Amino acid sequence: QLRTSLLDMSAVLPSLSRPANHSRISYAAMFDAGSTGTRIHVYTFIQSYSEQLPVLDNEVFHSIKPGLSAYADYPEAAGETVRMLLKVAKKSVPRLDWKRTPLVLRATAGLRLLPAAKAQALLDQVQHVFDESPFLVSDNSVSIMNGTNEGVLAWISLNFLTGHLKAPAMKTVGILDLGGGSTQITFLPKRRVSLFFFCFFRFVFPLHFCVSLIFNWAFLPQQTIESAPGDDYVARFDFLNSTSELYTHSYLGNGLMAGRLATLGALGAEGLEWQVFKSSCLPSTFRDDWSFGGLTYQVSGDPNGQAGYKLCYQEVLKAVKGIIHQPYELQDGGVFYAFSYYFDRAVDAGLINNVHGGTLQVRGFKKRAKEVCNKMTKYPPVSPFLCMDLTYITCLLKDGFGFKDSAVLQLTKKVKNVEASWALGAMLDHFHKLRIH
Ligand SMILES: Nc1ccn([C@@H]2O[C@H](COP(=O)(O)OP(=O)(O)O)[C@@H](O)[C@H]2O)c(=O)n1
Repeated sequence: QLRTSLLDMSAVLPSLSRPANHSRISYAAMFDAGSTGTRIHVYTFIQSYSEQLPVLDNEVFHSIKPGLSAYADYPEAAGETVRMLLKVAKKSVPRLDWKRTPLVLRATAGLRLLPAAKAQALLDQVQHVFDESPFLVSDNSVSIMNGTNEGVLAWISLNFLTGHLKAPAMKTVGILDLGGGSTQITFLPKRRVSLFFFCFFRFVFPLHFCVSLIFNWAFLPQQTIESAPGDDYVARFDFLNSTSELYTHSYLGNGLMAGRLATLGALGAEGLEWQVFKSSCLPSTFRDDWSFGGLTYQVSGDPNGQAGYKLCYQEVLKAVKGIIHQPYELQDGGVFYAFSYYFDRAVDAGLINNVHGGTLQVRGFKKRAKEVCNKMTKYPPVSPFLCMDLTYITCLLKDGFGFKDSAVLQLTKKVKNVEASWALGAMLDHFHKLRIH
């Protein structure tokens, strides 16, 4: 069983208070109210008496589709989803521990995209279900999380789970999260100290190598942060009595499902009863209803038979170009963990194993997108949207973030049996106040 020590987080987290009754085991339940589904993560922590910080022992995970926003006009039904997931918490946590086990729900893009009053009605309903439950519910238990926190907390989760937060000067991994409504990129810009270290050993390295490193040392880190388009591309959080600075941004409307809508020209469109949204990214004979965020759209391929990768790329580019900022530095050779829809679609396309994931170059997505799109008429893909989705992912990575074809992504669903998601980071933040700002 997993024993990921929260001691690893001692470098990051100020301190972890002991459970009130000094019991050895404690539990916490985090609900992820996403645009395409609602999920529960029930964490079991073990308090070691010799150490101040506990150990993450286990995660129980369960998910339900669709997301809360699908019930925008029926908040009681949204409450029912949460009530069903609470059964998982009741099964996973011993009855005696219920009243000291915190429940937290954080909503992401689905609720951010709804009119405020509708989103609030859904949150009120969740709060009501929480209040009725036998668990510990505090004042800030139910809320919409902002995009910056979503990116930073996923970065904290993944770096914690991969053991990259042990020492302040350690290498870290970047994260790419592709949700239904939004997408996040987060990484720690290069540190001057490591480059300086190389130049310190100048006698080992050729002069031009050192000169280029000094140049990087002088300019790169500031460039990434300073050339960021706004304050909402940089976030800081406190650890080890110092503040870490991350490049992070959440693009609302650029998740995979919102990207489909933008590609189809259906984002914010009216007349959904009579309009048919066409795309050369769909098989030309395809026509169906498709729902996202509580609305249903009629979608079809191009009846004139116009289909294929090139045409499709031009369509998806409209959803990306001029919207996605290319960070100055993408951790040359640095590792990026890509999860959620990056993982799901790579599995659907037969690019990776559905349990273990694996590494994939950006050109791997491109190659498969071309194959799927160009063979669409003869061999209908497993999902009619596979061509559009793979092309969107390729476009987002290349023309969006500016990754090279040769960039390698670590496609991940779970790390050490724990979901690759912002949820663990959000639980740690709930307990330890990482002061993300
Ligand atoms: N713990 C989780 C959470 C989301 N996901 C995947 O993330 C994708 C959609 O994320 P989402 O519904 O939270 O979308 P946003 O609200 O973040 O835009 C789907 O492919 C989910 O299956 C996952 O694999 N594991």
